[in-house]
Order: sequence, then C-alpha cells, then structure tokens
Amino acid sequence: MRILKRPLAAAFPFPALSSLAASHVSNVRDLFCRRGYSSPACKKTTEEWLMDVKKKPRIWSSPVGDKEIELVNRIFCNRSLNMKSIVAVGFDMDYTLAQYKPETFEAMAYEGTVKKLVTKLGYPTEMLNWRFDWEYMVRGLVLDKKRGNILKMDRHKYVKVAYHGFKEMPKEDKSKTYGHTLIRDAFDEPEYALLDTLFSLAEAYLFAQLVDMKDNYPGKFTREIDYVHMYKDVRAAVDMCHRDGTLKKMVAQNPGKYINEDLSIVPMVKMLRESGRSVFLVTNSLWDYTNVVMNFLCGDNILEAGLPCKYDWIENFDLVITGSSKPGFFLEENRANLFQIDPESGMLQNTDNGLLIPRIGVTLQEPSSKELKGGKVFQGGNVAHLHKLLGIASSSQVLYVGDHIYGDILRSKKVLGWRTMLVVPELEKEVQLLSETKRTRKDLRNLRRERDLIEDQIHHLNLSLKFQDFDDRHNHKHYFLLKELEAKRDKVRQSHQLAQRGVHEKFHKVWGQLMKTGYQNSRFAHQHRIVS
Ligand SMILES: Nc1nc2c(ncn2[C@@H]2O[C@H](COP(=O)(O)O)[C@@H](O)[C@H]2O)c(=O)[nH]1
Ligand SMILES: [Mg+2]
Repeated sequence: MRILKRPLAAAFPFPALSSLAASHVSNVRDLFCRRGYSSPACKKTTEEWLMDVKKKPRIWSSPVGDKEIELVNRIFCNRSLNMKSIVAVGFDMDYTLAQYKPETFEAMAYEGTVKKLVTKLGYPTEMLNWRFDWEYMVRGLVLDKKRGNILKMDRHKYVKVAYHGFKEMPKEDKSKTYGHTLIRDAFDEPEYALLDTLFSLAEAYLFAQLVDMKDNYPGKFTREIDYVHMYKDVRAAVDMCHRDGTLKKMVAQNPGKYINEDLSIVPMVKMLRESGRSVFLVTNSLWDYTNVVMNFLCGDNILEAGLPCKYDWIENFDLVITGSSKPGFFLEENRANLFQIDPESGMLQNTDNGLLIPRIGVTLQEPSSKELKGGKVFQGGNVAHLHKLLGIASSSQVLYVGDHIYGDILRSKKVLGWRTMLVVPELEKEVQLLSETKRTRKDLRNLRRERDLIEDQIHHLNLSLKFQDFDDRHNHKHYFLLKELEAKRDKVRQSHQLAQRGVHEKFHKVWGQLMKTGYQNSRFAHQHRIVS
C-alpha cells in the first residue's frame, strides 16, 4: 500500500455509519473518558458525537458522485482490512507524514557526508566538487560491499541488473559472479546493504562514485582501502550527519526547503479522531526535531529563531512517542523506560508506565488542560506502554502507517499483529507510467507469447527428429523448418528484449520499473507483498 505526499487521506475507508459497531461506540466513550471527561460528560459527549457523525457527509471515504478517485491518489491493498475493527491509527513521521524533497534534503545529506569523509577521514579533497544525482539510485537495490557492485534482483533473488560503480557489468561477469550458485545467496547484511529507505539513496550514490574513483585513480587515496571499508566510512559519515545536527539544524531553519507541504494531514487526522479513533505518532526522531517537523506540517508555525514555540499541533494527536528506537519498540519484552517530555523545556520526566512519577517533595496537582496536553508527549518506552496509554485491548485494532519496511512494518505486523500500511511515494510515478505504457506492455506480452509458441514448435520438432524414423527427404524438410523457426525465434526474442528494455527505461534509465525486474516481480515488490 502507499500514500502520496499530498492526499494522504484520500482513500481511508470508513465503515458505513449505519453499521457502527457497539464496540466501536464503546471505544469512543472510553476515549472521551481518557481525555479527562467525567462519567456523565463522557456519556453525553459520546451521544453528541454519534449524532454528529450520523449527520456529517463522510469526506474522502468514497468518491463524490460517480467521479472516480484518480489512479495516483488511490491506496492499494495486498489484503483486506475492515476499518470497523480499527480503534487507533498511528503514523511514523519521517518519510511518512513528512515527505522530504530529495533534491534538497538528500543532496544536503550527500554534501554533509562528503565533507565529513574529506575533513575527518582523509578522503581526497576533490570529492568536494562531486555532484549528486538524486534521481539515480532507487529503493530496493542491494549493494555488494565486497565487490563494489549495485544489484537489482527479482523475487527469487536472481540478479537481473548489475553495475560495478556506474559501469554496467557484462552479462558473462554478472552470471559468473551471481548466476550459478546452487544455494542462493541471501544477499543480506553484513556482506550486502539493502537500500530500503529513501534516507540511503545518497550514501549508495557516493559509494558508487568512490568505487569508480578507486578503480580509475587508485593513487588518489592516501591509504590502501577496499570497497568494504569505503562503504563502512560512508555509512559512518551519513550516520554522523543524522546524529550531530548537520541535517536537522538546516531543516529547522527552513523546513519548507526540505519538506513537502501537506495541507491534508490535519483534516485527515481530525477526521480519524472524529470517527472515534485514537491517533498517535511514533517516530525515531527526538522531540526537538519532531516539534520542528510537525509544526511545519500541522501548525502554521515555522519555528523562527527568537519567536516563542507553539505546540498546537499536539492537540491533533492522542499520543506522541518520540525517540522510539523502532523496530525495538515493537518488542513487548523491550524494557526501555518511558519518559514524559515537557514540550516547552524538552525535559524528560520519569514515569511509571506513562504516569508521571513526582520528584521527591513535589505534590502532583490535578492536571490542568496545559498539563494534559503535555502528558501526551513521551520518549522511548515500548509497544506495551502505547497499548496501555491508548487503552488498546488487542494488537489487531491498531493500524500503523510507515515508510520503512524493516523499521516500521515487519515487526509491528509479523510479531505484534498490528495492521500496517506502507507509504511508497515512488508509486505515484510508477502507476502513472503503468497506465501510459499499457499498450506497449500488451505488445510485449504478445511478443512473449509468440516467442513461447515458437520455442514449443522447436522443441516438438527436435523430439521428432530425434525419435521418429523419417526418410531423408522428410529429415531434410524438418531440418530446414527447424532452422527457419530458430531464426524466427531469435528475431522475436531480440525484439522482445529490446521492447522490454524500452519499457523499463521509461520508468528509470538505469534500474527500470521499481516493482518489476524483467518480467518477474522485483525483490522490492515481493517484500512489500509479504509484509505490508
Ligand atoms: N543516526 C541515524 N539516524 C538516521 C539515519 N537515517 C535516518 N535517520 C533518522 O531516523 C529518524 C527516522 O524517523 P522516523 O520518523 O522515520 O521513525 C530521523 O530522525 C532520521 O534523521 C542514520 O543513518 N543514522
Ligand atoms: Mg520513517
């Protein structure tokens, strides 16, 4: 499934209101209680909510009139999900709610990484003049750290496209290196690195540039260094850019330069809450940065130096967990402490399962509305804390939307049983091109069928020649026919290959269609199919 940078809310399906389940209404009542309403107020507010919900037209839940939802705005499902059973909807932040602009954000990560490699790790200074092509690398590729290769494989892990640095590997080299292993290589860490997040596109590009430099100008390096160490250095430098504020400071100064504005987030979150569901945020980003990004996306408050910070955006959420350390967060046995954050000072306070532990000598007052607001923002903890704070009885009542197949989806779904939704912004272009190339792809299928048919005929003819006792005249005729068919097959095969390459190049000049490798589903598509 995927969500676009703009109409995130476009196709959230809601149950028909006439069929609002009693359990759903009771969940809503519980939610109002947790929001601090007294018992009679809870009952009254729930009744009002029910009346209101019945009156309101449901925006986004279905197309207006007979107008279809545009192809690029649709949500795709690998399995069905009955929204009636969902009581809480959670969001990851980075590359989920916040769609970064790779041309500025990833370019900044690239430049920061190069600077660190040159100034801290002694890499050649001329790297400072290198340029980053943010469209070159795509998710789903695999880096072979030892050999300096970048691979695209199909769902069976057959390597179909292979580059050494930026040089396409000749077919023979590719098959010699990856083609003949009986027990298929796992192509996993630590020998390989998977480009499974948009954050890793810059480092992959830099790795390819370094491979090229090492091959062509080995003398440029002041020390003997292999591809594995190059990758390690690049990874460490990228990591440092994320940790030391290189990137976050710049985003905080001008979020609009690095993040796509998305005016549909607030209405979507409001709609979800009005439908009685809790809405939460679980992000690996820490509080200060989360506040910058969420203010940009959900408030009209860009945090300018010297101006007081605003925290209105928090009111759109029932719970905010920052610094969550996903995927570890999803393990119930994870014993990470849950700290409450004071939004204004950013100070962490100890909690006992989310309930503030007063410091010695401090008596806790009845929470004021301000404190209630503050009491929704936490750091760390684990999924059990989240379930408790939101009153979730069963994991299957949670829908979580994220962008990272391993960080956000795999454990939350497989181990925990949350329902999951994966944001794949690349699909916007992919489905558009699929629709534009419909005819060519049909021609391609016909060519493939024609090729298969000829191959069948060749096969039968070969069998006849081998096992049937023909006279010389017949043998000669069959032999002649065989040669004719083989020539025809080669021609069709070549046309098919050319046409297939042509279609793939429309998607991406080097790596082709994201969800396919040749005729098969790509490994990326396959992973999505299994887990999202
Ligand atoms: N230390 C590192 N942090 C990284 C790296 N790549 C991304 N990130 C940071 O992770 C969070 C993602 O947050 P989420 O909302 O998607 O959970 C964000 O703060 C990134 O800056 C890395 O290589 N090293
Ligand atoms: Mg993310």
